[in-house]
Amino acid sequence: MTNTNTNSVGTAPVVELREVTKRFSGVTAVQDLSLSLYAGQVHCLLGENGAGKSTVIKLLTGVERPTSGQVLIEGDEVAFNSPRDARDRGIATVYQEVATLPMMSVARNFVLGAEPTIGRWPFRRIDDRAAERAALAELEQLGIARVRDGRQLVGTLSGGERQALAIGRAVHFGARVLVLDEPTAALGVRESATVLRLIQAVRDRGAAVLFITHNAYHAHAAADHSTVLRGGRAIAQFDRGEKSIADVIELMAGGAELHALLTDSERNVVDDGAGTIGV
Ligand SMILES: Nc1ncnc2c1ncn2[C@@H]1O[C@H](COP(=O)(O)OP(=O)(O)OP(=O)(O)O)[C@@H](O)[C@H]1O
Repeated sequence: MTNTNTNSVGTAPVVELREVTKRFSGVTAVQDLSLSLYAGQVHCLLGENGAGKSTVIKLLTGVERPTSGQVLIEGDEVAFNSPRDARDRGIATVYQEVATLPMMSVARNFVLGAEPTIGRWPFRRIDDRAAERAALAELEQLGIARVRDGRQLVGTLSGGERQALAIGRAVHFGARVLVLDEPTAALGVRESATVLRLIQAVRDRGAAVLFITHNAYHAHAAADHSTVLRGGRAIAQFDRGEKSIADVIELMAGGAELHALLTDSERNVVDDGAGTIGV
């Protein structure tokens, strides 16, 4: 297994889980898991349903505390008491069901909870133009050029654009660690490619990204490092290029069965790794 305490250039992780176990009344959801997230890198957490992925998110975001083991931020052990504690330390989570409000504009969604204001009390009001400028600038920087009007309702955006908005908002408000819960799960091929490119753009701006997925193709396209979880344990940890898509499918529970169902030509594509989505 790859050493998780330093990366190839020797920098310390921004966030680290060290031999973490989490039990829920008789069920061990996560066992002896060590995982490190580095600035400017995408760490992909792969696993089938029930592998323990959501529990890892909860441990990193202060929803749950480990039964044993440590959570460290920049080398300091932390004990989050709430998601707010984690957010205050720069850990932001974008959940699969993206937390955007469809009947509200792109700009208002972007600044939700931190609205810029204009004027003095009692005439203070939300500065919609400032919100619009911030939202469009961030989306443009992240390569989402299709959204040009901050007044557009979020309900009219595609799934990928909504993910982009939520990710852009997190980065804009200072997230150093971005936890993305299955951001491509409900998207088609083109939309997934948009989100995968976005993940790389966020990484290139220096964020540490934890990309949770059960899609080996998406992991292959975006990950610098990967951890495969099965039954709450890390059964493999590896760097980009060390494993093929076929290896990863094999590692995940059910992989062998799924592989056996493919036609010969489909299997060849997977085995060659040629099925990667181009990003
Ligand atoms: N609060 C809880 N109480 C009891 N068992 C739990 C609790 N939370 C999770 N578990 C169990 O821990 C295991 C891991 O669950 P977890 O939700 O972390 O998996 P997952 O990889 O996120 O799965 P999915 O992709 O289906 O959401 C499962 O067996 C689950 O039933």
